[in-house]
Amino acid sequence: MLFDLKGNKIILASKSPRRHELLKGLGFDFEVRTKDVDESFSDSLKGADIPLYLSKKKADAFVDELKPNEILITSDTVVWLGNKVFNKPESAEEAVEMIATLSGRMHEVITAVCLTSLNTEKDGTSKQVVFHDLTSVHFAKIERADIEWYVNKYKPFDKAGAYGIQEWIGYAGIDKIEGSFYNVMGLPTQKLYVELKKFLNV
Ligand SMILES: Cc1cn([C@H]2C[C@H](O)[C@@H](COP(=O)(O)OP(=O)(O)OP(=O)(O)O)O2)c(=O)[nH]c1=O
Repeated sequence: MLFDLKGNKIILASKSPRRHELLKGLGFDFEVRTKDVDESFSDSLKGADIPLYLSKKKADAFVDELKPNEILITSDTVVWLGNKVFNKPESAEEAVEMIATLSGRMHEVITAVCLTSLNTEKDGTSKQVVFHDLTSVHFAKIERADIEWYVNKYKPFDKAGAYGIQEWIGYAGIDKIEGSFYNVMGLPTQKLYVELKKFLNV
């Protein structure tokens, strides 16, 4: 049963249509806020520390406009393989190369979520929780012609690792996953449900 938000309002600060869809799927009403946030990070960050850092950085960009009783959700997804992060590709060539590298291998998809609200008792401070979820994704060997066809048709330039598990490549090229499917798409919905409940103390 969907729990009561106790008069709080959820603000999803995300431009990602997948995140909008996933939070809708979880059953909550929410408002979307967007702005461009610099997504750069230090080379010294590895694995989960990257999306954890970036989800907080995204929260920092919105916290000044947050009102009491609003819960801000920000999130970041990275693809992690062999001690290397795969960001969004900048060209079709880069997208093809990324998928070719993922082909026939297992990689990890890590999504971090940051929940922020204003602390009503202590002025000027905010309450914040960050958590992450990790899914192992096993790609089958995918033929180059198939990769090129996918990139050309789906233009996955807005997706970490140059692919969408929810698109053709996920249907045809993913052998198995360990962990949450929705986490790969952009939000660890089950963990988010539990963390939101804890955050609101309900
Ligand atoms: C791996 C993978 C990623 N993605 C998407 C989820 C994210 O939208 C995107 C990773 O980029 P992010 O920087 O996490 O998010 P974003 O820039 O799209 O949105 P925001 O405004 O919240 O910062 O890749 C899929 O849709 N399917 C997948 O299988």
